[in-house]
Amino acid sequence: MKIVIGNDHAGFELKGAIVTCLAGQGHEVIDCGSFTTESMDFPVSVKRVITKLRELDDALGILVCGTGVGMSIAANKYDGIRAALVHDLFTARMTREHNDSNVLCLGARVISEDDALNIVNTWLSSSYLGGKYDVRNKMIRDIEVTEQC
Ligand SMILES: O=P(O)(O)OC[C@H]1O[C@@H](O)[C@H](O)[C@@H]1O
Repeated sequence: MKIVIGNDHAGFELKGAIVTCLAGQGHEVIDCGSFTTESMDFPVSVKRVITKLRELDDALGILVCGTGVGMSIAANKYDGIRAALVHDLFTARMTREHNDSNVLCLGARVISEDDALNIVNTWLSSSYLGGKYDVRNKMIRDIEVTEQC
């Protein structure tokens, strides 16, 4: 699967571990993040990841900063992006099955590398269930369309 990943300075190390893990599993990982621990503004990485996601078919995104909060807020401003901030395995599965999330946000200063890798693997191996969740997701989509500013 194609995975577009991005990070800021706080997410640099964890991003590297995720890239290594996913590449080792045979995924095509496109790294649009920053490549140093030098302080940078995470919305820049978010924009690069979303731009690349829009060029690709069937790709998923992963964003890593200190808490994952800022990146999830920024990513959800983009049309068609359903970004989920996840720090546990249950939510990792639910947000794919129920919300059809297409971007995973992680906080490198919140969870361990092991936990993050387990979350990434759970998220990637879970699938959207559709059905009644389509109704709810369409309601969210309607907000995006009608509240556009
Ligand atoms: O290292 P500094 O710039 O203090 O904090 C940046 C981090 O704090 C939060 O806003 C974000 O998670 C970002 O990654």
